[in-house]
Order: sequence, then C-alpha cells, then structure tokens
Amino acid sequence: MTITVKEPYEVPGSEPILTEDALAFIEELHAEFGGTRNELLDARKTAQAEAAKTGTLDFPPETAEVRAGDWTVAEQPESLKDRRVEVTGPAAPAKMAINALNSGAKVWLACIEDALSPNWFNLIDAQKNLYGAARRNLSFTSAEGKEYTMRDDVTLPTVVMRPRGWHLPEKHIEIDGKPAIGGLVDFGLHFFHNAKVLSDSGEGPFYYLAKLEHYREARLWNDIFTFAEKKLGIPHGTVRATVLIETLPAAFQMDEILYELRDHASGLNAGRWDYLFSLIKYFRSSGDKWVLPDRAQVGMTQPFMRAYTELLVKTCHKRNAFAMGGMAAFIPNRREPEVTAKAIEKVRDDKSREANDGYDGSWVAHPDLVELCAEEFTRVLGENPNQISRKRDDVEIGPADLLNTEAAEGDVTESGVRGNLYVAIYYTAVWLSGNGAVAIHNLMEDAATAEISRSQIWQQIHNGTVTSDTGKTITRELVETLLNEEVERLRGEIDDADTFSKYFEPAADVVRKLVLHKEYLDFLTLPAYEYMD
Ligand SMILES: CC(=O)SCCNC(=O)CCNC(=O)[C@H](O)C(C)(C)COP(=O)(O)OP(=O)(O)OC[C@H]1O[C@@H](n2cnc3c(N)ncnc32)[C@H](O)[C@@H]1OP(=O)(O)O
Ligand SMILES: O=CC(=O)O
Ligand SMILES: [Mg+2]
Repeated sequence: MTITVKEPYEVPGSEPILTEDALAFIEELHAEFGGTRNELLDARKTAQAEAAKTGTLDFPPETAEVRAGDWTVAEQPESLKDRRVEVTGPAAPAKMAINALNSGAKVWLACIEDALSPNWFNLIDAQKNLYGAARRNLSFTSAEGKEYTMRDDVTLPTVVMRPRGWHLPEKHIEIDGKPAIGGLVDFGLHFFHNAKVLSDSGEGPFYYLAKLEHYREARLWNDIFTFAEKKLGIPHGTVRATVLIETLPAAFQMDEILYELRDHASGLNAGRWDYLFSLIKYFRSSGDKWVLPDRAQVGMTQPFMRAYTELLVKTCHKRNAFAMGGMAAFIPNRREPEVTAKAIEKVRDDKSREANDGYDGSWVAHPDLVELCAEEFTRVLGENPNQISRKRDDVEIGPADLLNTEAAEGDVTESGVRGNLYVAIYYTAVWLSGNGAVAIHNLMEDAATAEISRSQIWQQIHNGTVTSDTGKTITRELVETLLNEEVERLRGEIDDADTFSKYFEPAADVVRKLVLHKEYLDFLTLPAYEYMD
C-alpha cells in the first residue's frame, strides 16, 4: 500500500502532524481495516432495503443471548466518571477549542464530525488543536489581537474526540490512489500523536463514535482500538468510546454495541438529530406512516423519541455504562437577551427531563449553557458523580414503541417545507465556506440537522404529502418553485455577491439535486464534498 498526501494548499504547522510515522500508521489502519469498513458500508444498504421492504425492524435474533446475558462494560476511568455537562463544538478553529476548554464543562466533545466542515485547513487545524489540548498548552491570538489561552484556575474538561463517520472519505490523503477513509485519518492522527500523553495523564484517549448502523461496526472500532493500543504499547482498555445511538437500526442493537466494545466502552449517547434523519432515511419510501410532522414539531416528547431515549438509559445502566443526553438546538445570543432567555428556558427543560429520566449528563452547544446543564444534573445527582446505579427496570420498550411514528403529533406545512429548504441551502453554503455549525434563526444547525431538512422534502415528494396550511400536494414542481424562491430570499439577505456566488449557488445546486433526484442520496455531505477544495 502507498499513502500519498495531496495538499490542495499549504497549512502552516502541518509538518508535526503529517509526519512519516503518523502517515505510516494511517496506512496500516487502512491495510488492516479498510476492507471491513467497505463491506460494512455495503451491508448498510442491504439492511435498509430489507427494512424498507418489510416496513419494520426488530431486535436481531442472532444476539438474543447477548441481550439476555449478565455482563457489564469495564470499570470507568476516573477522568470520565463525572460527565454531567459536556460542551460540544468543532475541534477547529483554535479560539473555539480554547473557549470550549475554558467553559467549565466536564467534557469537551471535540468534533470532526457533524460540527466540522472537513476542508483541508480545518482538518489539520483540528489536529493541531487536539495536540495542544492533550498537552494543555494550546494558545491562539486572533487577527484582532485577542489572546486565547487555557485557564489555569479551573479543572479543564476531559477531551473526547469525535472522528468522522464511516461513510466519509478524505480525498486529500490517498491510499493506493484512492481517497482515504475519513474516520481512520481522524482517529489515526489523533491517536498516533496523543495516545501516549493522554494515557500517561489518565485523560484518554477517548472517542465519540458517530452514525454506527450495526454492532459489527462497533466490533470494527473495537478491533481498531485493540490494534492501535498494541501498536503504541498502551494498555488494553485505555481507549474509551461513547457510541452515538443516532441511527434507527442502532437503537435495536444498543446491548450488542456495548457488548462488542465492552473493554473499551464508556457509554451511549442519544444523538437525536441524526436519529431523526436516519428514521426518515430508513423508511423514506415506505408510506405515510413514516412521514413526520415539520421538523420544528418533532421534539423529544414525541412517543417514539421518548421510547428511544428511555431504552437507552435502561440499557446503559444495566451494563454499568454512561447514558448521555443530546443536543437541544436553542442557542443564546449575547446581543439579544430575549433570545437568550428563551434558549435558557428551553435548554433547561430539556436537561431537566434528561436528568430526571436517569441520564448521567448531557450536551450543550454553547459555553453560556454549561452552567444551567450542570445545575440541572447536580439537582438530581446530588453528591454523586453519575447515576449509573439507578437502574431503569421499570422501562419496557419494544420494537413497536421505537417505531411508533403514527402517534407523533403535528402537521406538514408549506412553511415547514420552505424552512427546510432555507436551512438546507444556508447550512450547506456555510459548510462549503469552511464552517460546520452555525446559528440560523437562533437554532444550532449542523450536518445532522441539515440532513433532516433535505430528507423530509425528498420523502414528502415521494409520498405525495399534502400540506395542512395550503392544502397543496408536495410535488417536484412545487418544491422547485419554493426552492427558487428561497434562493432569492437568501440572495436578498446575503450582502456580499461574491460570497453568494461562491457558496450559496453551489449549495443550492447540491440541495436541488438532493431533494429532486429520483434516487435518495445517502448523505448531504458526500455531494457537497465534491465542491470542497
Ligand atoms: C447534532 C449534533 O451533532 S450536536 C453537536 C455538534 N454541534 C455543535 O457542536 C455545535 C456547537 N455550537 C457552535 O458551533 C456554536 O455555538 C454556534 C455556531 C451554533 C454559534 O456560535 P456563535 O455564532 O459564534 O455564537 P456566539 O457569537 O454567541 O459566541 C460567543 C462566543 O462563544 C464561543 N462559542 C460559541 N459556541 C461555542 C462552542 N460550542 N464551543 C466553543 N466556543 C463557543 C464563540 O466562539 C464566541 O467566542 P469569542 O467571544 O471568543 O469570539
Ligand atoms: O450527533 C448528534 C446528533 O444529534 O446527531
Ligand atoms: Mg450526529
């Protein structure tokens, strides 16, 4: 195998990251595990087609013994025992990394996934920031001269890094002339440079694993961790992973996923946005039952979302693993107190519900939300660092509960379709410009939320859904008209014509293709990546 770096441009400070040894390690990861990753991606398609045909899903029959078995995951490391508040954010730019590290959260989820636009600069920058964070010496001076340094007056958060999901390639690194696997590049560079330092300080290396669709994908990660630990001489089980249960099939395999990773598992996280995306994607052509109300109306109290989050806590605590809550999308705005007040109220409700349900901690999207999340969990945890000892034997959830979309309350409206188009185009444009998360109308938007927006529209067209506000059938023609109108609305809002033509026009092309194409395309970020340097 030959590994080649095809830098589209030079990124200052990339030399200590892209060392010969680190690249050799990535090459080895591909040689050992690339084939299995490719097989597992193919298996996803087969599994989805089968579910769409039968219109249902069930717990896997072949793993009944795992579900019935009396086993637990390995004892948790000290630095991960208290996860009551985790701030999430992209691992680049440096100023955001430092702001997250200084936020007072217990954990920083350093994201190279939903919240990071994977252009070459950001990828290298993210690795540089993670390198500095592991050594506790990251600093940065902004163009305006503002100094950012890591605080020395608080306990800094434990860093849990989230590499890209299995589907994403990394085109700037080629293995035998083909794009490398994004997740292996992210994990490989991070592990190679930081595992020893983090393991010596008891601070890792720790990972969040995104968008898994099967327990065999968890097995693959487990094998990668074991291989990497051996390779760098780090004790088996030092790596800890928290798996996002954010696809519909994974919700039917929570025990199995923890079991596969049991030496390396820390817990599971209820990744609500990708979960909704996955549910829409899974049953997109299976009839009206699966057409959800407008995105804004599908909250965590809808019965099928409650079922999934309740089952997650029960499963985790039975296995002595952490149950981690997800992301409420409301974002405070330091310039608009009423926006902040609403965000605080909404996020507080969300965190309070999670804490009462038994979660051990949760995510916030902004440093100004750290304190309230900590408060809501502390109210329930009291003196304890977590509530793993609270078993939820009262929870009885079966496949019908997880799939109970018919009980979802709400409507599909034309203004919802417009909103989805606006967000999908806006987010894709921002992503192409190098920013993977953005507040739009005071809501956090990232790759997962944008996926919901564009998938809902495709599904509505294919099901001939009728809007409740205007009584129109959602057709390709209607969507095309609305899309053109939303593009014009955005043109009016974006002052800079160059920015519009450079990012918004290609974004509109990507979204047009995604929503109007006869075939459903699996991920927004794949066609969008073709436009990225
Ligand atoms: C579906 C999922 O996967 S959810 C998890 C993935 N998504 C995320 O992680 C999104 C995280 N959140 C964010 O990226 C940001 O909060 C945004 C983009 C939504 C809003 O960011 P901004 O528009 O910059 O917010 P705002 O202007 O209020 O920021 C104020 C300060 O807080 C910082 N800040 C805001 N959010 C974060 C964050 N999550 N991490 C670190 N710093 C942050 C900003 O950098 C800014 O710092 P500065 O004063 O030094 O310039
Ligand atoms: O990654 C989190 C999600 O909600 O998606
Ligand atoms: Mg996600």
